[in-house]
Amino acid sequence: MTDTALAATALGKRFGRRGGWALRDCTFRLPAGRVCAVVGPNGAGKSTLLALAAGLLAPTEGRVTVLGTDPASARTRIAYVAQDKPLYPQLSVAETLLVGADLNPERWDAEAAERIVAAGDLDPGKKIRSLSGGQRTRVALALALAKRPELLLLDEPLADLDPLARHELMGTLMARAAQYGTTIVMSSHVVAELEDSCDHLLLVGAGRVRLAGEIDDLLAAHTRVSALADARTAPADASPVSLPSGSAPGTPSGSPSSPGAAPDLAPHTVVESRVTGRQLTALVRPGGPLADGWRTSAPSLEDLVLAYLRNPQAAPLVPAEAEEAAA
Ligand SMILES: Nc1ncnc2c1ncn2[C@@H]1O[C@H](COP(=O)(O)OP(=O)(O)OP(=O)(O)O)[C@@H](O)[C@H]1O
Repeated sequence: MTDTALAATALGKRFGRRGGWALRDCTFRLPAGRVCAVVGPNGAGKSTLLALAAGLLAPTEGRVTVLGTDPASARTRIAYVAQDKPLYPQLSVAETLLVGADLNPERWDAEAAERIVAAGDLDPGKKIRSLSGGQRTRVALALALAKRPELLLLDEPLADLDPLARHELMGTLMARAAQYGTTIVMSSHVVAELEDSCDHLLLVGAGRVRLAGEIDDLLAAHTRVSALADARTAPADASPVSLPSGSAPGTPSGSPSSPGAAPDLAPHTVVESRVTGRQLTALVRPGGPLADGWRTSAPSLEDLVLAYLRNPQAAPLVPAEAEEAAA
């Protein structure tokens, strides 16, 4: 038993010798028993990362280990639900579950599989090819959960489910994770839904890990600040601006503030800043006490993720740094 469910060291994947890097220089560690959200824009490398962890792709460089070993050796202990939910179209729902039971004789939880399928009112005799996208997702999740995996890798598992099914299946996932100590790694674009269910975050952008760590630590490492902007910094419309110190987002701010200007943000790291009317707001990683004059508030997970997505040049915050910054 290892306390690390998934670890990557300088992990990189390039498709074809002349292709670009889908993932590059990714180093992070995910403790066992956590529910981890993988977020990032389209094409960021999320599916590639999950497929590498599932052992369906081989790294071009670096290393990925799951449950203390290489992905191929851990295959029976992992379940992976790919974005396109590959199932045999000619089989019925019931036959699909029987195949799952045959392939996983030691661990199969038939009762759980049947319960998940029944909760969607699926006719067990219906062929997979005649199911809707959301119904297929339900069958794929039933197969994955009934395998009682130690690590569950889910690539946008909830994307095609209706709101009630999303809620119900997310509840089932969380209940199983709590009951069996399952580690879940789940990519999603619906950040608001992750706040209550996930405790760890990996934000990937352009093939690199930009944020990694416990969500509480990452939130604690950031602060929203606001103050009245002076005329020098306040354009008429709401738009991203340079801060009073003139720092670029993602870099520690530098020059001193002028008399009457909003307080200086040096030496903090500015992730994003905006001026709306005369109000200047920013999301920063404080590098020490904030000057008097800033009103501060805690960001939500959605605030944090959106700020990094809007500012691809913002400085990354990765494992060791995340813990230090929150201390
Ligand atoms: N089989 C492949 N062959 C060539 N390039 C690929 C292949 N799979 C992915 N890529 C490229 O790798 C990059 C990362 O793709 P990936 O599917 O991992 O992104 P993603 O973050 O999952 O995106 P999305 O949110 O759209 O699902 C993209 O530039 C994509 O074009």
